[in-house]
Amino acid sequence: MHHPPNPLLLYSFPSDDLPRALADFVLKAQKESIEKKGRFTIALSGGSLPKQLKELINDPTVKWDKWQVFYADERVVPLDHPDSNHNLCKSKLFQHVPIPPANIHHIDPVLLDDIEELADAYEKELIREFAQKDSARFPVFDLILLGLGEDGHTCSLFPGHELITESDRWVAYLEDSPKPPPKRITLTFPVLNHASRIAFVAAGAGKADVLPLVLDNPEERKLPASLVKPAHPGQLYWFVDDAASVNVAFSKTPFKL
Ligand SMILES: O=C(O)[C@H](O)[C@@H](O)[C@H](O)[C@H](O)COP(=O)(O)O
Repeated sequence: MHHPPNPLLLYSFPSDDLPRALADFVLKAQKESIEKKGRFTIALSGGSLPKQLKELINDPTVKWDKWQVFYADERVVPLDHPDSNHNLCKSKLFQHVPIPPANIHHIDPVLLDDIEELADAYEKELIREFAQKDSARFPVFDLILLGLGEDGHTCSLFPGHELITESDRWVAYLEDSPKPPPKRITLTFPVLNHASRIAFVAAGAGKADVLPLVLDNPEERKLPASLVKPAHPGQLYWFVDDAASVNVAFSKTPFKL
């Protein structure tokens, strides 16, 4: 059956307004997921993303006990290391809210010296959460929040890297990340593209050159961020600030949830 391509939903805000809009979007996804399935599965990226989630702190409509949180990618470092995405999400968000610790799925710190086993263990953790509940070959996240690298990478999926073509694994590892630190694990494209919703979050002038390249003529350029295309009925959203979208030529969608 032919499905029409998803419309591009790109929302651009003054940078101070981005966190509130993002929070409203996450809350809408949360509500729909809990109504449907009684839980909310979300994958978070690192970098500048966690601080954009600050409006969720003190928001009484967040049902933290229904959240199951995974990391879209993670640096293979101790959990309290400054490079750890878990550590970052904890300091920017989780330590300020009443989320049960068991609902936050982080890498197993005992396996730091064996990256292959660590990636396997994280995949098994995902399987435990999803396999019984969804019959699909790949997990179906309710929401994945992604960052955008200036070179067009997303998660730890980098331009020209062999992991771009990974079609079997849910969680893959790399030891040669061009962005430090070199050792990382990452969700793979099949997992990303099975999600119900994906939102890229990109802020700042540093994203202004790459954003039109990712949005425009994506097949030809093969930037990893362009390869994020959730299968129908999944939907892709862009939450960007006005500095990041300054070079985006086409008209931006008015924000309406
Ligand atoms: O662990 C990581 O490094 C990230 O998950 C990575 O994919 C990030 O999202 C982008 O590099 C954008 O990073 P910034 O938002 O900090 O620019």
